[in-house]
Amino acid sequence: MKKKNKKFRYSNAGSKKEKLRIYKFASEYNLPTEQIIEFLQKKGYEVKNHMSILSDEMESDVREHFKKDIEKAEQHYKKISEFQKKRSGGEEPKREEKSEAETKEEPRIVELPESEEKQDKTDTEEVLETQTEEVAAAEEKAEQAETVETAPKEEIQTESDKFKTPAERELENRKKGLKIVGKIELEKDKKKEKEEKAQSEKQTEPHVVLEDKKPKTADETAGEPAKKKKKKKLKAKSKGKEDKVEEVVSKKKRKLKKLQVDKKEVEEAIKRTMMSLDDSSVSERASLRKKKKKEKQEQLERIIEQKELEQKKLKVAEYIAVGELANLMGVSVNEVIQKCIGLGLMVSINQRLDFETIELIASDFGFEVELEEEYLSDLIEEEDDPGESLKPRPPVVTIMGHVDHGKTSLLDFIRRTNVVAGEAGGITQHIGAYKVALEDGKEITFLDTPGHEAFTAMRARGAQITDIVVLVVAADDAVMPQTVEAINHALAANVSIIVAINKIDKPNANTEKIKQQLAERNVLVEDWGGKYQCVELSAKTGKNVDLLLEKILLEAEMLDLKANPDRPARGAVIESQLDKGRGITATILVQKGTLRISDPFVAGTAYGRVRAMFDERGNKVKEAPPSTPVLVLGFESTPQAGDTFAVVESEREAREISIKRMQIKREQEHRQVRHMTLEEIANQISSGGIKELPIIVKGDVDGSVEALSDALMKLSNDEVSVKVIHKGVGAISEGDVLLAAASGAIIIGFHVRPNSNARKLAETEKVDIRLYNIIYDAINAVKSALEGLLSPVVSEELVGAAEVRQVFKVPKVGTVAGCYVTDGKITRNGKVRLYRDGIAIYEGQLESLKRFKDDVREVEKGFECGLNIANFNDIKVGDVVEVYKTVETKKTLS
Ligand SMILES: Nc1nc2c(ncn2[C@@H]2O[C@H](COP(=O)(O)OP(=O)(O)OP(=O)(O)O)[C@@H](O)[C@H]2O)c(=O)[nH]1
Repeated sequence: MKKKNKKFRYSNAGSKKEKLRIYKFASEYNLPTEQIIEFLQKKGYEVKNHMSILSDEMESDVREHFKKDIEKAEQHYKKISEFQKKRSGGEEPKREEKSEAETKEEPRIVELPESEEKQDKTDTEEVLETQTEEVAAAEEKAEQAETVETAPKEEIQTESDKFKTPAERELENRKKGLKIVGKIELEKDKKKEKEEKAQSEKQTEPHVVLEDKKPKTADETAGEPAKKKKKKKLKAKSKGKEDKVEEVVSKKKRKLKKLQVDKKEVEEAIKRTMMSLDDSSVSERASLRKKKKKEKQEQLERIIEQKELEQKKLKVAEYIAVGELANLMGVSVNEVIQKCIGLGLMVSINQRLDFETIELIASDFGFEVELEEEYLSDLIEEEDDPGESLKPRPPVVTIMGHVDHGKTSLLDFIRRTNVVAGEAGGITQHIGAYKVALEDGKEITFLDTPGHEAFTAMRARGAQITDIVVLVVAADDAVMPQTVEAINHALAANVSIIVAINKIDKPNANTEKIKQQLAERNVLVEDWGGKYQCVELSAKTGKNVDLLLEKILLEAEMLDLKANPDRPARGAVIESQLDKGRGITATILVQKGTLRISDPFVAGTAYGRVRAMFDERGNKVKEAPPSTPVLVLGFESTPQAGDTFAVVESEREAREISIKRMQIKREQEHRQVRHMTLEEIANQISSGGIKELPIIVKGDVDGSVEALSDALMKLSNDEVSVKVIHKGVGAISEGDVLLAAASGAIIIGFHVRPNSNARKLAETEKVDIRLYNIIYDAINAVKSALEGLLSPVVSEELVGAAEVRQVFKVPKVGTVAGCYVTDGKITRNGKVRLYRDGIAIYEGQLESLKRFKDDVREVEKGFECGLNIANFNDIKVGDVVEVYKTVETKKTLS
């Protein structure tokens, strides 16, 4: 019951004064209860303790006695409520204050520019009105009209003595500046102070200026001695909006214009016209300035337009990757991928797109695409070989298919079983392509492109140099995503497809199911009445592998594959690597002509002279005719997989072409970097968008660079995305460092190191270069870097709490609270939050923490302490002080 009563009393404490208790009143105004009790007792009131009820009479006495303290407390309350407003309402209260301030100062600050604008308008209106009226009324010549035209302005000024008001003067002040207002004053003073006027302008001017400054505020104009009733009325209006003032002004003008007809007025008008010459020159200058401004603006607009146009034009190389395209357009990769899906293309970020697709997607984003023939035809002229020079060449075959469907097994089997006797010299080396010779002397070249997703880019390029794709599908499995991808690539590249249904030796093999699934993908095999040859084989047992080879040859015959072997060689880079002993080497598939020792060549941006050539078994080769893959030595720099390879006249020419191509490439890279600036990243982070970790990957072998890049990009999650902005084979160069510096990227070197210049540059540019010998380490390092980028989870941890039992006011220190630690411990350096009735009213730091009279670092639960909060004195008995700390926990990716 007692509890209930208490509740009742508390809840009504605010509304019923007779229920007000001393302690409540004391705490409200931060007054010591003892003093109140003492005072009341002295006054003769019957007061027992702090729980005693404070009657109205008592309250007024107390209020009277503690008047000063109460005022202080009230001021405190004000401050607190302001503070709370700020905290709860964010910036709003500030804005309100500002806007209040603005409205207060409106006439002075805000309306000035507006009035200037309006002045322009009124000026033109005036001119128009006066022109028409002048013509109608006086039928004077144009010149005369002009003179009178300007007269009204002056009219307003002169007549403002009689009719016009401080409001108008105010308007005029704003219109014409001090001088002109001065003229008004002169006119005004004419009647009263003719002598003064006659004396000198010098004397009047200061006077004018002084008066002139005053009328700027409406309040002050109001404070001027009252003149006529009209003026008063207008004064009142002047306090209102300027529009109203202008209305009045224009009405007045009309009246005035009628008065102009008077001859006397005309004379005056002439005078005024003379006086206003200044004014007109001012307006001339103003109009000149306006013109210039306009011109400048127009120029700017033109430049912006041009830039926009330029920006809307994309120069791309064919087979630009999805990520690169998104980069160039400055849109998110997801958007591009979505567009691709819309076109029926399932693509990954790394996947290269053909030009048609690029064009389609870019146009969707409003970009025009120009094919920048990747350092090509303009540099090396492509000759059409005459028909009679063409001779049959072996087909180039790529085996594609889903992971584990048996690509490697099939290739291995073919290689093992089709080695022409005598040729089996050295150990088979991986050079990314090899040629097999069949018993009847016919040859087939196989591209050994890895089937993993990471090598999609290579595969897309591979399809370019491939004549036939052997699509491997495991009979015990099904048509899988990579099978579909392979089909799409082959179809897009217009390459023949031969289906190899593998693993038929397996008991659960179901070739019919595979055929049906292929048919669903528009690959209808021969048995099903389609055009695609199909072989059911086993790479394990070798069953029907020979049949596959036969079908490949048959397909090749149908394709009538021919090339001219008697011309300078052209081909493609299949793979490139940095060999410790031999330097830079690359596997080249010769497509036309014959490649010979000491041929000077260009491959992408790289160039060189053929020093030596080897086949896949490490045998030295002197000549490489069409469709032959060879390992070439003699590169000056590393080419990239997929680069075109061409023999040129001389090494000098090769070098020149290479330099030109490098320039183009640099430009391309520069364009790539455009959207990768640190600001861009910072913006994205601040806008809560995706955080990006741009990375440059350099490695010793093309394959590992691709694999590492892919693995790194896979680390991307919703919050952070890894973007491989550049990757390549070879040492980390200055160019790489510059690119990294420009894009805020880190460089990951796999089995490679930066050259000394790059190292120095990295130091000055503060570029992070990380070198690894194990892919796993590199991935782990990036993973942890990502975790660093992940915004940490900030949480609060309660350190302790204390109850305020007593409050002391200490001069120079402020309010010191005598507390009892109820929970944990109160620490001197912790952050503090003050709760009143469970509501946090202040957050800050402790200024001091004492046990008795000693400063202490912490006070444990169950002990008393004295504390005061920095910059906060409104502590009251019953408040709870909580000490807390913020804990940042790193987010991990998984
Ligand atoms: N029974 C049976 N197993 C096979 C056959 N062909 C391949 N395999 C097995 O299937 C597994 C995968 O074969 P791989 O040749 O490595 O497949 P892949 O497509 O090259 O795989 P990735 O290189 O990972 O893309 C291996 O264990 C092979 O032994 C086959 O014809 N019959």
